[in-house]
Amino acid sequence: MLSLRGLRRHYGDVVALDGLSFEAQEGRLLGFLGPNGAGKTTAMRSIFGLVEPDAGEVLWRDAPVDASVRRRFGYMPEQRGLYPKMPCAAQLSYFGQIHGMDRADADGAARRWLDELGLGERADDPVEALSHGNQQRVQLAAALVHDPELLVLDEPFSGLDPLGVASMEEVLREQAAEGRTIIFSSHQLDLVEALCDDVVIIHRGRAVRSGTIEAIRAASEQRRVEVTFEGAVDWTPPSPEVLDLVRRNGAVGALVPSSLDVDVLLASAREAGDVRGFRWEPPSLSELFVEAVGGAVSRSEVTA
Ligand SMILES: Nc1ncnc2c1ncn2[C@@H]1O[C@H](COP(=O)(O)OP(=O)(O)OP(=O)(O)O)[C@@H](O)[C@H]1O
Repeated sequence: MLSLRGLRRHYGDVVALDGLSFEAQEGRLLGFLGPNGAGKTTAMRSIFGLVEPDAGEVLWRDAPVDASVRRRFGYMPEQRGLYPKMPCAAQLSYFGQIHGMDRADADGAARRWLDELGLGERADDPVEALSHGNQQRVQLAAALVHDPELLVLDEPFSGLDPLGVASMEEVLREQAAEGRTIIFSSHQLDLVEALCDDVVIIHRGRAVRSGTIEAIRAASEQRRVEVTFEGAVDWTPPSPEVLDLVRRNGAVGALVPSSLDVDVLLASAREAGDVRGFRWEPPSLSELFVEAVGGAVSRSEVTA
């Protein structure tokens, strides 16, 4: 288990981390979410000693993380750190060796990962000759080549085409199934919802939600209600707060407080028209994200 405890870090007047704490478990995929500037990269760099926190600590299996422990970690940074002119295989072997592998093992692992990621034929090409998406695969291989116990990836899906996304998802699932601890940041919330076991949402340098996606959804103070009527009906949920109200083709959807009485809601819809469908469920991860970071959800009606 990786634990971040009370991490603080400022840059001049900017507070990047403001007492950030969370844990990542072995064999599980953790989605690390937050708006731009929330502190995700700063937190990830802290795990690797690339940022020195002002306060707080990072523990791996309950012990402080030092250089020798970090050699068992893999990192895919946001600013991709490959050498453009170096051939892919030689580069991966080099990364393996600086993490303590001997030359033969590192060469073998480099070739294996290139094959695995569909780049076997590009092994001797310089990285700069590859497309953006393929360079990203090499960067992933660089994080994996030494068989790390913990894998931290800063926006690994950004810029990938759908095939690249599928291949990245497959690798991350396999790595988690093999017992590794995986943390990755992303702004693609639907993808995170489909892939991750756990999420942490950070805002202004502190965790504002953390846990399994199901638990965070269930704990939300909002619910999404969707009512389908026979024909268009001018119904609005009877609630002091109605967010994100959308009327489309006889369906009315909105976010309302979780405290609303569902029977009262349904009775109100039945009074308004002929109800053909009724759904009441916790918000999606995207909606939770907006709830958690206090973004502006449209309060206006949209009618189509
Ligand atoms: N080296 C630095 N010097 C000054 N300010 C910095 C530095 N690194 C980060 N910051 C500031 O710290 C805050 C957190 O930045 P960070 O890059 O960690 O956020 P992030 O969540 O990764 O954002 P994004 O989603 O945009 O990548 C921001 O306000 C950023 O401007």
